Amino acid sequence: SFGKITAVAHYAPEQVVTNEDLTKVMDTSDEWIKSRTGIEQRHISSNENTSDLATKVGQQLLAQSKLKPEAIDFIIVATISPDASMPSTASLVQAKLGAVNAFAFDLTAACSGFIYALSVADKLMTSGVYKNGIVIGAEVLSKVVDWSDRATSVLFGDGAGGVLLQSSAQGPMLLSESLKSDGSRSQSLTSNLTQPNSPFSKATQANDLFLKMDGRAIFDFAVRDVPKNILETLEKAELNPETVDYFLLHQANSRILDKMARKIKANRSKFLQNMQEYGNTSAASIPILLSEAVASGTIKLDGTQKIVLTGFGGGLTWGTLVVKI
Ligand SMILES: O=C(O)C1CCN(c2ccc(-c3cc(CO)ccc3Cl)cn2)CC1
Repeated sequence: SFGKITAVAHYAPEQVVTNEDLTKVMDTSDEWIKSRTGIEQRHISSNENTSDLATKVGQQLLAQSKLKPEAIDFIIVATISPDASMPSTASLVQAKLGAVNAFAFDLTAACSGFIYALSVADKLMTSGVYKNGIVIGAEVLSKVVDWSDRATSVLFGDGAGGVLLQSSAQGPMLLSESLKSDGSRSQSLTSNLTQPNSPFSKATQANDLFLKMDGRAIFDFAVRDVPKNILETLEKAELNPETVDYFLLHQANSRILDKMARKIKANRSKFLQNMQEYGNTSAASIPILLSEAVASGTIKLDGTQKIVLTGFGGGLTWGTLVVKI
């Protein structure tokens, strides 16, 4: 049996912060942010934590599928901004949903987190052991952003999106995949750095819980390594950019999408985009984009379309899934 995406959902905190709003708390401008990133606003939590956003997604998935919470076998939450490192955000979601028979765990792969999690979940489903699973990307990045750093704080937002996987005879869902990481360049995007600080350790550096980014390094990595990853994964599925219906890439920067489309010689209109509304929501960006595409009827969940899901970011991590959806 195979895993099939039977429902998608997304949720973002009600509070919207526009570029204009940011100019009131830091030295930036709507023009700079919009021209350099494509971002016009972002959702910022006032009192909801990551597990609250993820739970709202889980509730919608259960309502759409009419599944009882007891029928859920596993919950994976991809996040770099968990409520805590323990308990996992996934286990908090499990409790809030009443999914008493599920096993739950978080997965950390920054902006590729949802891609890695969907690939892992697909293997749990094709094992034949599990019948119903929930995969969510959820972030409250406003907790880890350094709001005194205008270079990074204007880029990120809060939100969650996810999918319900159910076992099905129709399949496979993943026509091909290629997941990558390179820890040797991991220092270009970090957050939540903690160091040995016991009475018996020679404390070298202090903890630094803020998100830190070498924008130039990440931008160059994305433009150089990601198109190659997309093309090699399409090759594995014996597909080419013309036979792909839509490309859903991590929503970090609209100029990156322009460059990607040119590099793989695909029509830019196939590259769905919503960072203007959400900013960069790391692991949540792809599932939010997918959920909005289904809500608008662009993507139909009837098995007739082929889409490419590609994440890239901290870790460094990147990866592509070619999905029959
Ligand atoms: O134009 C400028 O001066 C600046 C140049 C730097 N910029 C960047 C750089 C990197 C990212 C980014 C971040 C992540 C993390 O999720 C993943 C993937 C990417 Cl490509 C986003 N923006 C903003 C505009």
